[in-house]
Amino acid sequence: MDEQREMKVKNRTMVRTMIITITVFIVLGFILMVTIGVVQNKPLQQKYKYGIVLDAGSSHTSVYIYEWPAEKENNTGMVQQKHACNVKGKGISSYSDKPTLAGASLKECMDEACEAIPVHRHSETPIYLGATAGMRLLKLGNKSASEEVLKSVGQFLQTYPFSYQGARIITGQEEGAFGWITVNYLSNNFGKASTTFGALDLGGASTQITFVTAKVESQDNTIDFRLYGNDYHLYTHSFLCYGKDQVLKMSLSKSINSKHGQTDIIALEDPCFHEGYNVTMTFQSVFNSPCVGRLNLTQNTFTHVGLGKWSECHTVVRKVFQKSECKYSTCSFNGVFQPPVHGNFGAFSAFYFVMDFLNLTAGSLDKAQSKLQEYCALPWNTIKKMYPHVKEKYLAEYCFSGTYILTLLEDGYNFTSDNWNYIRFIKKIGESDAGWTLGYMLNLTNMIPAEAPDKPLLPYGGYVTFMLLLSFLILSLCLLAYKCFCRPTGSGQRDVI
Ligand SMILES: Nc1nc2c(ncn2[C@@H]2O[C@H](COP(=O)(O)OP(=O)(O)OP(=O)(O)O)[C@@H](O)[C@H]2O)c(=O)[nH]1
Ligand SMILES: [Ca+2]
Repeated sequence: MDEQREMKVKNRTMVRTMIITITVFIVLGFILMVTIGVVQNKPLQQKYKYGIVLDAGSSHTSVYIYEWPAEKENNTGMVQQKHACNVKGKGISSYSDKPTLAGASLKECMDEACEAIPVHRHSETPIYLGATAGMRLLKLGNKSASEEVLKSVGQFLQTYPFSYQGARIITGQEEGAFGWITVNYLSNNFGKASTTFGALDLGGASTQITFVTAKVESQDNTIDFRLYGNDYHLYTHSFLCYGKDQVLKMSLSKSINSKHGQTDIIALEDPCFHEGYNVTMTFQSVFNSPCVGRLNLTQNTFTHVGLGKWSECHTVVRKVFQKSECKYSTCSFNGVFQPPVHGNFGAFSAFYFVMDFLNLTAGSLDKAQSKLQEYCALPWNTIKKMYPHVKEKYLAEYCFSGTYILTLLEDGYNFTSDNWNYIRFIKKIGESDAGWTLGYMLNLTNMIPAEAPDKPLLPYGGYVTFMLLLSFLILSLCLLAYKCFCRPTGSGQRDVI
């Protein structure tokens, strides 16, 4: 009898201990769940912020609008392009004779920006204008005209309700470095151990090459960044006059100069234009740039006649690169230091427009050359019939531009058949255009912190899994507790504790 009673007391004590333990676990589990829930779900209102950057290029101006969730502005990859608008007409540097009209040329795109950004955000939205090689050249040729043009666009932008942050000519180094930041920011390469992409930008009046390197022998080509906790040591160079429009002028002027004095220049035969191409041009349109020397001729015009001979074109284009002098261990061209290229590169702007049109974005360097050779040999009439909707100016120049791009990459930057496939021709990454503007804005708004910002306690996937497991555990414990509380006795009655 005593033994039975002792057993019963022992049993009860055991059940009590179990219940207390289970209760403690339930309470602890509940506290943990609430704590993680609170930490993870800090205020999550999706408020967006905006920024505007005007890319005043040599050939045209584009207005880019960026947006990002307000509370995540320091996280990498958060800023996206919301809208882009191409200003009609030429670049702002073409307003050198009538600078006061430069500002008003931006009206249509600026009105679009007002529509695209919610009115209550207008006053806090920063707006920047950066001018590139066209304005650098105008400044070299006519400083006061370049100042007048900048004044005109600056005054015009200030008539809008945004937060005006200035209109200026950015340096070639900035253009290269911010293009590199854009490409790597959008590719989510920052803040990780992963390697970065180099950036290749080909404009109308300049071209930039930027990549991470260990050793830079010339201070002009060095930029250091500390971004999201990593140090980046960059090589960058911008070649003024080596955008595709200025190189065409240089190449034409070289041919004209080599003919000048021998005969009157009536027709200029050009291997880089299609056979049957025949257009009257003014000398002024070739010699109107600081990239080309002066020429004294009595005639005003000449006929530009296409021959469609790729090998000869290649020879002519190669002449714009001076490869003989180099005072460093290695050079690209014109005596400019460049370490050997390595790693992947993103090539954008005209690199993309041209290579995409010519269908040369994939495949080997040899294949690209042979395909281009075939394309250049097609008569102009055939080309026009094949592409009736393509702007005639672009269409006429693809043979020249393609040849220039292959030559620039191979002879200029020293890419070879072996690393050709490391170049990716890109227009956009996600929804955002590749170019310097995004990097420029991220830098000026301090949205690329030197150190990695704090992350949530758990990544989202881990958080959800953890919460599910915890809920499952608590539920199981509850069931167990219920079973213990309501354990049926041998007589079919429930055991009362
Ligand atoms: N084929 C083709 N060419 C284009 C297109 N858009 C621009 N271009 C040409 O490609 C070249 C480079 O264009 P952009 O990258 O806009 O050059 P940019 O910014 O005006 O010039 P920079 O000030 O030197 O950077 C110019 O010669 C343009 O005329 C396009 O959609 N198709
Ligand atoms: Ca550009």
